[in-house]
Amino acid sequence: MTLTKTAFLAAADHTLLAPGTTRAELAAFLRDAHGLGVPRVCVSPSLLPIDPELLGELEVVAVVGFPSGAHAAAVKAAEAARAVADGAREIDMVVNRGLARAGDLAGVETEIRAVREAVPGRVLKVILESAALSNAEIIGVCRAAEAAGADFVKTSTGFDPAGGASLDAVRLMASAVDGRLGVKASGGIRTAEAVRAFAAAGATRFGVSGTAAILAGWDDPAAGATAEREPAGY
Ligand SMILES: O=C[C@H](O)COP(=O)(O)O
Repeated sequence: MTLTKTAFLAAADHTLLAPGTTRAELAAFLRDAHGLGVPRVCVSPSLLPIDPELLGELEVVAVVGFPSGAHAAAVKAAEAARAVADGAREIDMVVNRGLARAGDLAGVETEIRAVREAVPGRVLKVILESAALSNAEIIGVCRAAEAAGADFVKTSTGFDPAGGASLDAVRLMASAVDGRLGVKASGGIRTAEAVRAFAAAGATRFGVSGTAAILAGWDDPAAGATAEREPAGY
């Protein structure tokens, strides 16, 4: 079934994660979010709490261990707990991919569980940075995320030189979790056509900073055409 514009909006995490973001830029981003009609915004935890007047009905997704994922598990857990205390409804944590690459899936599961236990009842997504992992590593992290009680697996931070989301990675992740967890595609998704392709590949949530262009191009591909952007790097 083709994804409708309404279904895309409901599944969109409208994202602002540039490291140098100011509170004034956050306020402008939130005004845009209200205009676009998205239900959620994904931001850095240091920008929380957000003025309720600016936030309105928007729900907050906060990233944790972002973007490298190389933080100690206890630090990620504390960061997640603090973000929730500051108003986050959902947590997108970056997994420690050194553990994944070493084949230490018990270690991966342990760190995800530490964050899971720090934010009971909140939606928890695990960012794999799939472009930097092998297929076997992607499947292993998906299994660890499920065993640790996560709600979603997510492809990418959007800031890694290895690249963002790919259709192959989403297909693999969707197959690994087989509907038991959601799959969030993020990083480099710039057009309505790309969103529809990722949905067909199995994505159930979309992390996008180019939401306005995607919506503009939903019915008119020429209006939403934008230049490809390279990952920002860090
Ligand atoms: O988590 C979401 C990503 O950072 C969004 O990436 P993007 O800016 O390439 O859309």
